[in-house]
Parts: sequence; structure tokens; C-alpha cells
Amino acid sequence: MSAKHAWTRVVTTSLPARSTRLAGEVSSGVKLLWKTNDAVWDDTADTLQDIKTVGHNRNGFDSVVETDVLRSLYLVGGAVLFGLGSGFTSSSDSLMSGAPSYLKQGSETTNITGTQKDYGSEQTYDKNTNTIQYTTVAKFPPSVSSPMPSASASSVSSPIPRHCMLQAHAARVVHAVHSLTIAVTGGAGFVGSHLVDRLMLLGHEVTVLDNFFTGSRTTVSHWVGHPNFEMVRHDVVEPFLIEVDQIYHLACPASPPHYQYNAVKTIKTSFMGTLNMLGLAKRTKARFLITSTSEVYGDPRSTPSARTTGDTSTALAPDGVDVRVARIFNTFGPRMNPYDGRVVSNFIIQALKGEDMTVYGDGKQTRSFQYIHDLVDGLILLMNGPETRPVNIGSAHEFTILDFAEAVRDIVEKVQKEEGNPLAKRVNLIHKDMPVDDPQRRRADTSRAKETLGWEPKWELWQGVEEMVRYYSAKMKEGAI
Ligand SMILES: O=C(O)[C@H]1O[C@H](OP(=O)(O)OP(=O)(O)OC[C@H]2O[C@@H](n3ccc(=O)[nH]c3=O)[C@H](O)[C@@H]2O)[C@H](O)[C@@H](O)[C@@H]1O
Repeated sequence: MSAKHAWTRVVTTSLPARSTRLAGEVSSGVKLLWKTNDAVWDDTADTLQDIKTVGHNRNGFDSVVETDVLRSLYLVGGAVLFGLGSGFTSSSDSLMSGAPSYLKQGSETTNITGTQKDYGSEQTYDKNTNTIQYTTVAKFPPSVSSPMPSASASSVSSPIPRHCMLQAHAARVVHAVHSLTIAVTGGAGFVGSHLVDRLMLLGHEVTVLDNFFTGSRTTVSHWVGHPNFEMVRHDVVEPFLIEVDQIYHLACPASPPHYQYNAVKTIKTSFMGTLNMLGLAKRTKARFLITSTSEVYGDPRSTPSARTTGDTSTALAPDGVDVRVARIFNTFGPRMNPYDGRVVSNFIIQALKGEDMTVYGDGKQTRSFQYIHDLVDGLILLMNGPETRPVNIGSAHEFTILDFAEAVRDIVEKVQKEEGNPLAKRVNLIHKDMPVDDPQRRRADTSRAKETLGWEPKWELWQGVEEMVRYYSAKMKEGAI
């Protein structure tokens, strides 16, 4: 790693309060200016534009949704009902302030009436335990063609419960003729659940196949009961019969501790699982997208690393299977298992808890990190576009792990300060042994994604990390972490 790749955290000084970004709060305004040879990221003013929508409308597939709608599904769990685009903080009391009257507070009786009762869900906030019990009593609006609340239903004053809002979005976009039947293997995992959110919001019929080895029901539980959604406990090492238009094959543990836990099982999942899903694709003539990994490039010490090589999809084409291959580079975001051992989750959780941050080796190894919504954008573009060669989907901004640790520490401190609970002292960075075969460099060469999909990451690293910090912070307050 040459010195020119090192980034500098220029200064942290107080600046005028920042505009509302994640959830309507005004922060204390700490300036973070990170500089690499590729880019300068200025956490203030002009660069602080929120990303209002994610997705693209290309190749006849419209994957655009409002970012706040996605956030409502993960940022503050079941209580975000009225937080869309308006002010909420992660303190539980303020979550409830302004809450619609049909939400119970403690022992107060709920007030679900009339149509709200038909279409609503019941949420009970218990002040004593600081928990929210979420019970679906949803009876979804009868049909897509029924008059539905508009997208503005997501405003704070809306009396419409969350499930109805979701349905409203789906109903607004989907037309039965354009609705696809889509299977997502590993759909309850980190990446899968975000993909499922997007596809559901777009109004498609989604079947999640997951053995819940590393996935969790809770990641997609907000869709349970929705007429377009089905969740099946199924291990892809066994065949599965279903009629589908598209298959996103994501099923496989992705974190090193998980895929090393039972290596034989991992191999079985990778080979037999893929074989079974390819068989399904062949029978149903479904398009098949498999998520491969940047690990296939090993340890490329030259830059830019990981040029796209290999072409499984072309080999399979004569057999009548229409395959897309995504090579995913280090991805992070909300719903990552906080204890899955990967670096972003480790660092954020450690910093939030005030524990030492564990840098493996000297920390000079590099990675380029992408935010989950960019990955989902890329997967959907790849699935629906004509490119059949493998495509790298990742960020080209390379960081040393040590620099990344410092950046995460800064962001966590900033969020803690904004949330009114700064730590008494800075957490330490400590060094631990380097894992065996840990690649020294990794940086995605995304030229093919750019040329053939028109895809580039939109999310700056700091934006994604900050959102993930807020997510974990909220989960910790809920007691879920
Ligand atoms: O997130 C991913 O997409 C990838 O995660 C891992 O790839 P890896 O690059 O090893 O990811 P991490 O486990 O997050 O490690 C990244 C770097 O941070 C270091 N690290 C990790 C954890 C930690 O606490 N401290 C630390 O310094 C690791 O040694 C490594 O150099 C998997 O091996 C890939 O298959 C997967 O695609």
C-alpha cells in the first residue's frame, strides 16, 4: 500500500448545525473531512445531501423507491410508523410522542377503530421494559385496484398504519401484468432481506427460501401476512419446487466464522444448493442470478485488484439457463448480524459499547466497502439487464483497515454526542493476530458494472457507516443487542 492511498482525517471542529438527514434531528455539527487519493469526503454542507431515492428505472424494470421508506423498515424497528421523513430520535419516549392514538402506551387501551382496525397492526409500547410488542392484526386492503393512500401517506400526520403504507406503495407501483414471481434464497439474511424489501415495495411476489442458519426471521418479519410474500424454511441443498420468473440465489454463509464453522456444509450449500437452484431455473425458464464473492480473486497485490475474470454464465447458456453472476465486494449495512465477526459490524459494536476495537495484524491490509442499497441496486440491474458475464459490484474506494477503524470511531463518537450519550473516553484500537489467508489488498474494479449496467455506488462510506451506527445504537437501546 503506497502512501498516496493513505487518507487523512483532516480535522474535527465544530461547525454550524447540519441540516436534517436521517430522521429530522439537528446534529451538533462536527466536521469530518476524509481525504484519499481518490476523493475528499466532506461531512458538511454541499456533500451532505441526503440520498432521497435508491434504484434505477432501466431495462423495463423500475427499482426506484424512497430511501425513507426503506429506512422505515429497519432503522427503528416496528416503531418507525410515523418517522418517515419527519423528526424522530432514537430515544424511546420521543419515538412515541406524536404517535397515532391507536398505539398503546403501557397499560393504556388501544384505540383501533373502523378501517384502521381492518388494515392496521397493533403495537404496544411498554415503558417499564422499554420494549415494543408488535402484533400483526393486519387485514390488507382488498385489491391493488382499490383506491389507496398516496405516497404522501408516509407523512407524520398520516393515520395509516405502517402495513397499509407499505401496501400503498406496492399498490401504487405494481400492475399485476408486470408483477414478477421472484424467489430469493437466503432472503432472510443481511443482503437478502434488503433485496426482499425492495422487491416487495415494488409490488412483486416474493418467496424467501432460508434455512435460518445465519439468516433470521426478524429481518423480513414485517412482510409476514402480506399477500405477495411467502417465507419458507428450506435448505437449498434439497431441491425445491415452485414456479418463478426470477431466482436470486444468495444462500450461503458469508462471514468467515460462519462459513468456516462447518466447511463441509458450506461446500454442500455452494455446490448442491446452486445445482438445485439451477435445476429450478432450467425447469421454470427463470432467470438466475448467483452471488459470488470477491474472495474468488484471492490476494491480488497489484492495483487495481480484482478485474473480472471467468465466465460461468456463458458456459451454462447452451443448457438453456439464463444466468447472471455478481461478484460482491465487502458490503455493510443495517441488519448485519452484529456478531458475525466481519469488520464493519465488529468495529461499530465495539465502539458503541466502549470496548477496544480489534484491528487484525498491523491494519495495513485494505478493503473497499460498499453500502447495502448500492449492492441491491447493482443486483437488480444485473438481473434485469443483458450482461451475462460476471460483474463486480463493490466500491473502488480503498481503505486500510486501520484508517477505517479510526473513521468508524469518529463517526460513532459523533453519533453518540448527537444522541446525548458520549462516552467518557475514547475507545482504543488494539491489534490482534491476522487471520490465515487474509488478503492484503482488495479493491473492486467496477468498470464492467459501470459500462454495462450503468451502475456506480451512490453512497459515501461515511453515510452508510453513520446509518449503520444509528441502527445498532437504536437496537442497543431496544435491548436487542
Ligand atoms: O463482507 C464481505 O463481503 C466479505 O466478508 C469476508 O471477507 P473479508 O474481507 O475477510 O471481510 P471481514 O471479515 O469483514 O474482514 C475485512 C478485513 O478486516 C479485518 N478485521 C476483521 C474483523 C475485525 O474485528 N478486525 C479486523 O481487522 C480482517 O482481517 C480483514 O483484513 C468474507 O470472507 C467474504 O466472503 C465476504 O464476501
